[in-house]
Amino acid sequence: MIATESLSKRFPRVTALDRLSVDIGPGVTGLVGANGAGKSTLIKILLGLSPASEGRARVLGLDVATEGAAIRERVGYMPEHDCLPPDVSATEFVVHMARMSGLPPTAARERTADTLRHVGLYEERYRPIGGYSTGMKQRVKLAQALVHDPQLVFLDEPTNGLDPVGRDEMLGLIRRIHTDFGISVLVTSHLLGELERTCDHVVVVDGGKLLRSSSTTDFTQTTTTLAIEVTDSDEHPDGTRAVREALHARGVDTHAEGAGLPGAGHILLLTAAGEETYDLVRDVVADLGLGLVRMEQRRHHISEVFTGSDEQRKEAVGHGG
Ligand SMILES: Nc1ncnc2c1ncn2[C@@H]1O[C@H](COP(=O)(O)OP(=O)(O)OP(=O)(O)O)[C@@H](O)[C@H]1O
Repeated sequence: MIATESLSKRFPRVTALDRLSVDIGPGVTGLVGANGAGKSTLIKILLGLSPASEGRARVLGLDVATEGAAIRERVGYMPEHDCLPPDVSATEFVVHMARMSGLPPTAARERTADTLRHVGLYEERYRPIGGYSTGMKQRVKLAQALVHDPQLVFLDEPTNGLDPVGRDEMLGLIRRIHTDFGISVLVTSHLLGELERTCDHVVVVDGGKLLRSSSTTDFTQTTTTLAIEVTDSDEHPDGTRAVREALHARGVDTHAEGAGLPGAGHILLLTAAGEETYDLVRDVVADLGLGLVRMEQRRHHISEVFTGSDEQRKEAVGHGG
């Protein structure tokens, strides 16, 4: 769907994209990074709206440097900032956008009605946009990106300014754009957690550079943290504590955060150095005469890429590519 090769964009004072090479396939892809990471800049280059300083990019096989108009016919775009005229209704605006992308009048009206219904705007679609809530405006922006039935849409921070309920509804809509219509999606966010449920694939950028590109499952499962739960016994009424002390005696520290997990103090978390850690835990538990209820790798959340400790961050981000 999208392929960039050593793509750079330099402004006089800042390098917004720095030799970014990434391949993005069909489905729902999250483009995540802190504010200023280069997400909007990348989208504008991919739409052929802004030239790259260096490197190349193709969207749906088309060259962004020379085939921008053809790309924009096939790709929908929901910009980050408010760009809606306050005095016209959602219907008038979306019909206008449909006509601009070449649909005849009747088709434009029909597609507008269908698309506004799909994004959840009903009677209010006849009222001027100026009186809409942020959530309704985001829906109009989404509708105008979809009205010409594109193969791919770029959604720039679609959940910006929404409350948690509005955000969940928007994320549900985004998922359905792909499942109901087969349209692929590239969606940006600075909130990593919200992309976990929505995206098949996640691309992380930081300072214009690619940090990582991988499937969401790889992202959330890359971990070396083990969660362990054991039984108690007459000899060791607090089995968890006995295992913790035995592991400490052998130089293996458990993480304090285990105490806060569901299971109230019965779960030990530790960093696995490799196969030998599994063997050590099994032996320690057996030596104490306790039962091992579970020993499993703990899932990582994408948000740990940015909010975790340096160690977690290295572990979750891996080595890029
Ligand atoms: N037209 C421009 N002129 C100069 N600098 C720019 C221009 N557009 C973007 N930048 C700079 O390039 C960097 C990347 O900006 P960009 O808007 O792509 O980031 P972003 O990841 O989309 O963040 P945000 O979500 O805050 O928009 C920022 O440092 C920004 O200030």
